[in-house]
Amino acid sequence: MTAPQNAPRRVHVLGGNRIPFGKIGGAYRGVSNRDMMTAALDGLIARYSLQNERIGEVAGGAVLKRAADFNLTRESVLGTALDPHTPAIDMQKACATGLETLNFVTAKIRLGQIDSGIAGGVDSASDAPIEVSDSLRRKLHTLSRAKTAGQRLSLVGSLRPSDFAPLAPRNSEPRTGLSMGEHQAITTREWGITREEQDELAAASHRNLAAAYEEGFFDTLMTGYRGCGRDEFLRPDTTVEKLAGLKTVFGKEQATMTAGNSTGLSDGASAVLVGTEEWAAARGLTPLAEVVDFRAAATDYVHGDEGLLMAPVEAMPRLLADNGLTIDDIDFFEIHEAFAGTVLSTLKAWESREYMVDRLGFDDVLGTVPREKLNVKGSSLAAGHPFAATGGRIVASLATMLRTAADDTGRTQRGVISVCAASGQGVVCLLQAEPVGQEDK
Ligand SMILES: CC(=O)SCCNC(=O)CCNC(=O)[C@H](O)C(C)(C)COP(=O)(O)OP(=O)(O)OC[C@H]1O[C@@H](n2cnc3c(N)ncnc32)[C@H](O)[C@@H]1OP(=O)(O)O
Repeated sequence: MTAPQNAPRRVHVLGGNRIPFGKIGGAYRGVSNRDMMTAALDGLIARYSLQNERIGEVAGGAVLKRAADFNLTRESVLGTALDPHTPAIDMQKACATGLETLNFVTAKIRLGQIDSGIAGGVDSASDAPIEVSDSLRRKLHTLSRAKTAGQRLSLVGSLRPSDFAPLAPRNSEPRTGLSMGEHQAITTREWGITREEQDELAAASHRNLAAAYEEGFFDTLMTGYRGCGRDEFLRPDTTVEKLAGLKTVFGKEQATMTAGNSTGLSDGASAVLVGTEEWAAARGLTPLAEVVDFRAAATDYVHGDEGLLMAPVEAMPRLLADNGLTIDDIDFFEIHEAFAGTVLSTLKAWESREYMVDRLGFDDVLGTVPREKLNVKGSSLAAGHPFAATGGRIVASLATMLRTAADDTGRTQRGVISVCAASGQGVVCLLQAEPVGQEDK
């Protein structure tokens, strides 16, 4: 069946590629965002023979970006074998950047503005920009506009040692002064999440990611880079017992969060290829999964007691209801593991009548996410979390899982992605795969 003219077009994930995620100060120490993004794109181009291809738009971005990288994505594209006429855009929505870039290119394809797109993101904790003091910046701006040698000399003479104190990067919320981890510690305590529950989730993440590597799951999703062939945070020998021995890092009262059940500061990049079925067919590509829909939400973590990282709690039921689905229709749940406590608080909130009905105003609870459907190939606790690159990692993995499961079972498979983000934001997404040959039945 062909879509009526001017009807929104269907958009499919056709493939993805990422470089293994690195630890801060690890394999990608000294490597720029641009080089990592170019590497992720290079791998995608090589795998899907996109050399000289004029892609409709490449949307990318980084949360931590140097001022000189104002056109980071376009600069990365120019470093690849794509047709240099390929346009690109930088976007930023904290940890949800990689999902919003997908939303952006999907919307353009759906409206008929373009036929193909690449969505992705990159971040480097190792190369995070370090700012200078306000006083030094003002003096340097004035210096750059000085017209005479006298003016220049007088400005240089006004410089004081205190002007040179650098401002160290810190991921604290401007409105509360608390870091993501400190915010999550409050939410974790409020939802009564135990240390054991968090450590069990973290151990499962490492177990699942290690098994995914073992079975070759990443063979079509990853290209090694700078001598790194596997996510540096992955520790296949992680056990609940080992995690129980780690000291707590966030929160003072009843602290339960550790380096083992929190994501580590990471470096990495990812890219996802999307397009219409016709564009894919013309290049001999088989769609992995359809990009069905997105929703975004935000919490009032400033004035109220809503958790900073709890926005997906509200976004997910809206996404499902608007698409005529319930939690029972979902085969795979990908919930970004900002912290183990984030996932566990989210799962508890979806089961809580008090939260879903009394507070958020839904008719009913969302329900229980079966653990065997949750983050089955591991997630950010084991893989690492280079902020803007995480969305692309999840989308490509989920689309691959959906394709395999649809073909294995002969049934439609659906998966949802939930990504929380700084400043109380959250984005969720629905992907769906039909068994090959049954898309239009
Ligand atoms: C929307 C969002 O996504 S919000 C999330 C945004 N992300 C963040 O805020 C990042 C949060 N994370 C951090 O700030 C840091 O990673 C921290 C504070 C949690 C930990 O930092 P560090 O202490 O430098 O971590 P480090 O890697 O050294 O680990 C500490 C110890 O735990 C151990 N450890 C960590 N993971 C494991 C594991 N899986 N198994 C066993 N031991 C482990 C390390 O070996 C290390 O042990 P050592 O001290 O004996 O060497």
